[in-house]
Formats: sequence, C-alpha cells, structure tokens
Amino acid sequence: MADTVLRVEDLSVYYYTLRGIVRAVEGAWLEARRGELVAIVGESGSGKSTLGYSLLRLVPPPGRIVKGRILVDGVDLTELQGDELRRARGELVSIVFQDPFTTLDPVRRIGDQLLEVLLEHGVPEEEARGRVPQLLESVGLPREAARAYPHQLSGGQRQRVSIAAAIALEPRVLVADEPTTALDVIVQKQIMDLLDELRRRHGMAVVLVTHDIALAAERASSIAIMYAGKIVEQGPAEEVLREPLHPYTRALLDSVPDIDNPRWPRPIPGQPPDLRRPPPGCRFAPRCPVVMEKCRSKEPPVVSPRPGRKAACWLHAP
Ligand SMILES: Nc1ncnc2c1ncn2[C@@H]1O[C@H](COP(=O)(O)OP(=O)(O)OP(=O)(O)O)[C@@H](O)[C@H]1O
Ligand code: NI
Repeated sequence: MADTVLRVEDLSVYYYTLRGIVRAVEGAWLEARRGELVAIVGESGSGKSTLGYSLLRLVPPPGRIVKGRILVDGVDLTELQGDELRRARGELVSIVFQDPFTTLDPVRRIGDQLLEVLLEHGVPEEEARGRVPQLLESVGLPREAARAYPHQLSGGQRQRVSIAAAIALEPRVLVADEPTTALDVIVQKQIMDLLDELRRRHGMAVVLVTHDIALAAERASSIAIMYAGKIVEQGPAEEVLREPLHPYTRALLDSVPDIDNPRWPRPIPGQPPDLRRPPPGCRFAPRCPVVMEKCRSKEPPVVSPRPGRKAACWLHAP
C-alpha cells in the first residue's frame, strides 16, 4: 500500500547467551501506515520489546539481528551504518521507553537535553534554540520547563519530555514501549491522548508495545499479536478483536476479564516455550486447542484469508 511507512520483513533477532541462543524474534513481519497506531500485543517474554528495539537497531548485547529487513519510508535500516544510522534514529524512527530516565540525563536541564537532540541532527543553533520552547509546548509543558531538571518533574511530565525528545526530528515512526505502564491511570490517559494528538498532527505512525489488550483495543487502529517470538496475526483492531484468525489471539482474548463477556476469564493452559528450545512447527501448537498433526512439524505460512488481515496458522492456509 502506498502510505505504508513501516514494513518489517522476515526479521529474526537472537540473544547469544552463555546458556544458549534465545530466539526472541523469529521471522517477524509487521506493517504500519502513515498516522496509524499499531499495537504489538503479547504476554511477557513474547519478544515485543526486542522487536521494538530492533526497529531502531537498538537491541542490547548479546542480542543481534540475524536476518530480515526493516523498511521505513523505503529505507532498509538493517543496511545502515555509522552516521547514516545515527541520523535515521530520530529522523526516521524514534523510541519512548517505559522509564523516562532511560532517555533523560538526571543531571542536565531539560532544555539543554532537547537542544542537544536538535544540534546532534544538524539543526543550526539559533533555530534549535527557538525550537525548544515550541517542542515543550507541543507536548503540553510550559516553556519554563526548559530550566528544570528531570527530578523536579512528575512522572507524567518526564514522559512528556521524553516524547518531546523522540519527536524533535519529526520521525515517520515512533516506537512506544509500555510508555504508560509506570504511570497512574489518569496520567496514563493523558499520555496516550498526547501520543494520539501528535500522531494525527505529524502523520507519524506509532508502534505501541503493550501487554495490555484493553489499551490496544481502545487506541489502536491495527493490532499485531505476538506469541513466543512470532507475529501470529495482524489486522484492523476491531476485526482482530471481534473475529480473531489465530487460536492464540482467541485464547488471549478469553484470558482477560471483559465486562461485555459474561464468561469468566479462562487462563491459557500450559506455559509459553523456552525460547532457547522453541517447539518445531507452530510455536503455539503444544497449547493450541485446535492443533492438527502438521502444526507440530511444519511452520505455518503467513496467509491473508481476508483483505487487510494476515495470520500464520494452518487453519487458514491452503
Ligand atoms: N538482554 C537479554 N539477554 C538475553 N535474553 C534476553 C535479553 N532481553 C530479552 N531476552 C529474552 O528474549 C525474550 C523476549 O524478551 P522481550 O523483553 O523482548 O519480551 P517482551 O514481550 O517485551 O516481555 P515483557 O512484556 O516482559 O516486557 C525473553 O525470553 C527474554 O528472556
Ligand atoms: Ni517488553
């Protein structure tokens, strides 16, 4: 599609630990269109953050991208090096973390930190100085916040500053890894509202990494479901939630309390696999209520049984 700004193709990311190779992301695929919010949803340890960091080539050691392509506006990030990569981080794709201190330096004033982001990307000094107050205002902070140190701000205000830093260069894609998990509910809503507003204003795609399917349901236009390192399904949010294609998506939906669903939440039986020794075939096969013989030996292909929807499941494969 013409307005696709992010396309992840066949991406695998492994951690080479002393105790074995953790196949944290395997053959992942993902798409985001201009201005849309894509939520990556999955249980803890399913590889959501690893996938999110990969989009900036920021996988921490001993992690490494072992294969695949990450196309942002047609530029393959996996091929960039040095200065090109540094420029792409910020100008093409940027990230907001759960803990704003990951981005903010506790001993430097907010304004200086934002200024530095602009200067590092070649914005002339005078222009950059003029942009700092605008940036603060665009994230709902007073321009006086420039003189503050991070510890003088509340958690929500600090998250606004890290969002300001992330959008300073107007990236095409903003990855937000559990950006509101550390905040109380009211502030959580304000930060999500801010992300929505910035996304609409700049036409930027937001990739929201979250374990919270209710948050995804409320905010996302598109949902990608991740299980044990694999994207198992992606499609328009309402369709995925109303009529999931993958048995894991259904199990995940049944496992969360839902006021519209009179049934008691049913936890998914069994445990996710050890990613050092994932099962052959479909990784969900050992827990799947509708497993078939071939699921245990052959990896399901990614198919598109309906326009706009994709799933990796033998139920829908020819
Ligand atoms: N630095 C690391 N070294 C080794 N293994 C790692 C490292 N970081 C993550 N992993 C492993 O990679 C897998 C995916 O982890 P990841 O943090 O990406 O999952 P997640 O879906 O973001 O989980 P959570 O919801 O708990 O944040 C897990 O098995 C995890 O133990
Ligand atoms: Ni995570």
